[in-house]
Amino acid sequence: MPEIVVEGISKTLGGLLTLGEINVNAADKDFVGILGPSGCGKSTLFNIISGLMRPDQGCVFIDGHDVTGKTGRVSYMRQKDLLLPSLNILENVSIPLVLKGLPRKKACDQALEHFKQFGLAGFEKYYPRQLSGGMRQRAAMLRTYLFSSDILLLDEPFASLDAITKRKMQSWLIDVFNQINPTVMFITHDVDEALYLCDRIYVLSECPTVVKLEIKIPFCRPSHGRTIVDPVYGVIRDAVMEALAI
Ligand SMILES: Nc1ncnc2c1ncn2[C@@H]1O[C@H](COP(=O)(O)OP(=O)(O)OP(=O)(O)O)[C@@H](O)[C@H]1O
Repeated sequence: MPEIVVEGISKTLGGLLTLGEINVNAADKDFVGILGPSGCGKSTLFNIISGLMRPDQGCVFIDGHDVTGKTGRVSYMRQKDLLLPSLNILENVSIPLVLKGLPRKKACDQALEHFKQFGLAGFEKYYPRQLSGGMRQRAAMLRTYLFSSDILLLDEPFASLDAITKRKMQSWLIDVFNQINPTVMFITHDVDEALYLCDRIYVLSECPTVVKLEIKIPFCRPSHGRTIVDPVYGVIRDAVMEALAI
């Protein structure tokens, strides 16, 4: 059974049927991309999977347990990094561990163990405003990882970055995730980003939203060999673009 199963989810928001009937899943250590037009309900879907919002119909199962409307099982990184400006980076990323009940010193010590892996070594005492966009995203990613390390929902984590930083971050993400092996669901508007990072992609329709296309990416991670000159890449890219009606 897949680790995350989203079964028959529907949701009406502001009187509009936003999510029609959504069925998606992710296997253990899967990296699943979610693409869809703006406003189709991608963030709403993540709010439901994370338990922050209840669906009108349908269920969310994780490891076979019904977790519909229950928070705490998965980590969720929203579009903005949401780092607290008055705390330094070490204090910021330690927050999930403090919330889990660890004494502050122990939480910081535990968080520190991951600073090198997340490219933050030496920046422990910096405040968010003193970091580049890429570093802030890495800090936000580490904080997400420390909340729950095995299932991560990432909502457009690189959307605000310039093209060069974004490419570096994608490459970094592949390297780190090949070490920590989480199950990931990843929202993006960037077709090439999805093809570069993901094992499988769902393309969602306009509202009322359903899954329009599910496509398996036939390249193995690490995917440094996936290039736009690969003919298979081109075929898949065209299919995704067509489903998005771009
Ligand atoms: N709490 C709410 N009450 C009413 N309408 C809402 C609420 N939250 C979201 N919406 C609406 O529901 C729709 C889906 O929003 P959502 O943010 O999930 O879409 P999205 O696909 O993530 O969009 P984007 O790609 O632009 O980030 C939008 O039309 C939005 O305005």
